[in-house]
Amino acid sequence: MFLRAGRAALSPLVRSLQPSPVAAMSTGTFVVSQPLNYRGGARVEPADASGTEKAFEPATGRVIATFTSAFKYGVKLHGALPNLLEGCRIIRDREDEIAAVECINNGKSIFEARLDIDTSWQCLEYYAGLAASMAGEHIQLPGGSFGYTRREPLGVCVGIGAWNYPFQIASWKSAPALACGNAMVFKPSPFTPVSALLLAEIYTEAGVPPGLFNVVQGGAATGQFLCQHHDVAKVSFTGSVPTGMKIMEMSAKGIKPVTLELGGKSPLIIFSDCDMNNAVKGALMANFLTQGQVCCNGTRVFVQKEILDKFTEEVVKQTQRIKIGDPLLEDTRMGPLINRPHLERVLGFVKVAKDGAHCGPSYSGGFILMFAANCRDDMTCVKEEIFGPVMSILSFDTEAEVLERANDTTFGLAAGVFTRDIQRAHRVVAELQAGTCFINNYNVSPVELPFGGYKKSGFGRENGRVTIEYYSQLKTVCVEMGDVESAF
Ligand SMILES: NC(=O)c1ccc[n+]([C@@H]2O[C@H](COP(=O)([O-])OP(=O)(O)OC[C@H]3O[C@@H](n4cnc5c(N)ncnc54)[C@H](O)[C@@H]3O)[C@@H](O)[C@H]2O)c1
Ligand SMILES: CCCCC=O
Repeated sequence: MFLRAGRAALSPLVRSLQPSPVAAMSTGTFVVSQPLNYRGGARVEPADASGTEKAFEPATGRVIATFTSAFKYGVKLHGALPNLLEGCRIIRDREDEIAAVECINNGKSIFEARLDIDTSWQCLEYYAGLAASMAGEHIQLPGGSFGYTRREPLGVCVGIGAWNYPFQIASWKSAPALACGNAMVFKPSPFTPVSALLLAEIYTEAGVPPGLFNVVQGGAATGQFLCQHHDVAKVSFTGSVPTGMKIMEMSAKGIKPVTLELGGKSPLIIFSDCDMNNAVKGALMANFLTQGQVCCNGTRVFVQKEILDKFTEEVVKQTQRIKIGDPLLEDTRMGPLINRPHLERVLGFVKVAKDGAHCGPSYSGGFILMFAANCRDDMTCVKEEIFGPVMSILSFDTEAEVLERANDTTFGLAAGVFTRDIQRAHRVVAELQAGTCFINNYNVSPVELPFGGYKKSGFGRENGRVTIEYYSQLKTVCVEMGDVESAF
């Protein structure tokens, strides 16, 4: 059912799931002993602590930090715009160190972690540039009167992050928030509490006034507290659809604007006239970054029937070459999933789809798996977000048919198309119900381009010029140059 050609055709992939004999764990010593909450420009052990939690290293299951959940935060609004460019410089200088922390706490390969740190400093650099060009409009009115608009900060913005891109999410939220003159309280996922503290310290070192960027640790209870707090003006959330619904409900009670960056089940459409080599590379990029734990992944890979066998064969071949193992080793390209419960959840999806024969854990107590399949639209693994390295391959005949099937989902985060026919490429993306569409590539994220979802994948955007609108409010000023014409 998963692979049209049957089990035999998958055997190269299955072989790729065996443990690599050269992979040796090199992560046995990293421990964080400093406090993981950050207020007023310093790490603090909060007096309002509600209990302790542990953070783990996914590759070994070792505890790397014990931290306290907190509720209070120490925000100070400040008139001056922070020096994001200096922050950008420090992140670049400390890239290797930050990437190593990200790799150890999240499990993504060191190679990929460095790319995340790049997209993080690029974000600070971009909004540092935009901050100076933020402007309103001048509108001429009859009789010499006029109006103008000003962009003003919202106040205290809360950022709540997921665990798959810990440093990048903290940067993508805080850089535009601070550039617009806001303060931010950031709550990382309790699975990955460590790297946001590095960002906080970097902001302080860069001269960002104490209290402008704070980190509060905790899980759902802390998140709820922040969303409901009367001092909070806006919530920017990255996470799952069910949590996003709760965030929206809580924020609605305080009429607080929200940005929701939620999950997806994105389609990637491969037409028979594609450049096969690029399409296969694109499919791997769309599915296996960060062990497949990526919101915008193109997990429903629709392949036109004429090239289905060739495409599947190539995907299997290239998947087989992916080096899995210790994420700190330079040549590793896939590390462990975030934790065992998540691995079991992912395996559960595979099991429901078939008996699990074509997949399996491969490394360090079973934290890794990969899977390629040929599927049907009605399978659970094709309908629901798995958030793991599971690529579902489906075949199609016509453009109209694939568009209907691609859009037949409540999600709308991303989509992709591979074709050499430029007219078709633009025609297809115009029809795709997704906030971010890729033509002849996948999962590239230049900071200049807005990123965000349609439908249940959320609303609001991160990155790009438009994000300024989500972290500021517009004041209209109406100026009378004549006398008041009273109605009374
Ligand atoms: N669209 C995007 O940009 C994007 C990026 C990364 C991840 N995601 C999505 O995130 C999900 C995986 O991340 P996750 O498992 O951390 O998601 P999650 O929804 O479980 O948790 C996200 C964050 O919300 C907090 N939280 C949980 N319950 C809460 C509540 N009731 N009130 C306030 N905060 C609460 C968590 O502690 C965490 O910090 C996937 O669905 C993925 O697609 C989306
Ligand atoms: C392109 C990076 C977005 C992260 C989603 O999980």
